[in-house]
Amino acid sequence: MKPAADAPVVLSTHGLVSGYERDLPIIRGVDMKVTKGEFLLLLGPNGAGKSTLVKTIAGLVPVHAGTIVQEGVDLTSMPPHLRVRHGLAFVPQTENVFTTMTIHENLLVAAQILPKASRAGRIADLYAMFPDLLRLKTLRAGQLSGGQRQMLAVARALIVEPSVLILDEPSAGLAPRIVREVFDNLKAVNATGVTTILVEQNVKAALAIADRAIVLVEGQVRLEGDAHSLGDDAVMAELYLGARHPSAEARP
Ligand SMILES: Nc1ncnc2c1ncn2[C@@H]1O[C@H](COP(=O)(O)OP(=O)(O)OP(=O)(O)O)[C@@H](O)[C@H]1O
Repeated sequence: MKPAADAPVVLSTHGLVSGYERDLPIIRGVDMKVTKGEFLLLLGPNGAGKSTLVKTIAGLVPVHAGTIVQEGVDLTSMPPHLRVRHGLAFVPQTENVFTTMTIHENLLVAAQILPKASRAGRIADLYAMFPDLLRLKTLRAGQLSGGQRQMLAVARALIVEPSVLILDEPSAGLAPRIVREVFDNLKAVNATGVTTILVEQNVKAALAIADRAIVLVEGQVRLEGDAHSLGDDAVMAELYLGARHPSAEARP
């Protein structure tokens, strides 16, 4: 959903410094703002700190300095499960579903965070949004294809009706056709008004569905701009040349 020019900021970081060890910051002073309904892409070379940044926002990596604010509430020292209740959903890159449980059981477990009376209704809403999950509801998650498994991970994250959905490379290891399916699903979720932050390596395909992109290099914002014009930027060419730069992907 392309946000209006005057859309309010829903999530922001201010001078964010974070890392796994106190004397080794990985994220080194990141200021970012995401507006309501926006589809923001987080790009950057391997090891730039994309996963660390989103894990920090989700509360999974210690903050050394700076703040994280969502809709006027300071999340910086809030435990991860309270961030989820506040409306911040995070889909990690791996271990995002219970493989030995069925689709339905996975959704039931995720729904435990809701009041008992609203669980069945919310799961029904999600089945309406993802009819394939309803069709396959008795299959174990470990039996699903990569794309179906990502769909389940997204559905689990959506159980709390988050205002912000963050995904760490949901396309990892998927064939291009399946990546398009996953991206179509994410675009549809974003179209319902869920602000979306996507970490991606599939630069060209991801720029096509996003509103704006931030390029992270060595834990700092190197570049940001409109997703549709960023693909032509010289810095992008320098960062991705010969690897996954959009123009390189387009070559036969
Ligand atoms: N659990 C961890 N403990 C210590 N250091 C880590 C941990 N996870 C990542 N790092 C380090 O943090 C830095 C940034 O890694 P991160 O995974 O955030 O980058 P990325 O941009 O997501 O990379 P990629 O695109 O390759 O997934 C790297 O130097 C990495 O070695």
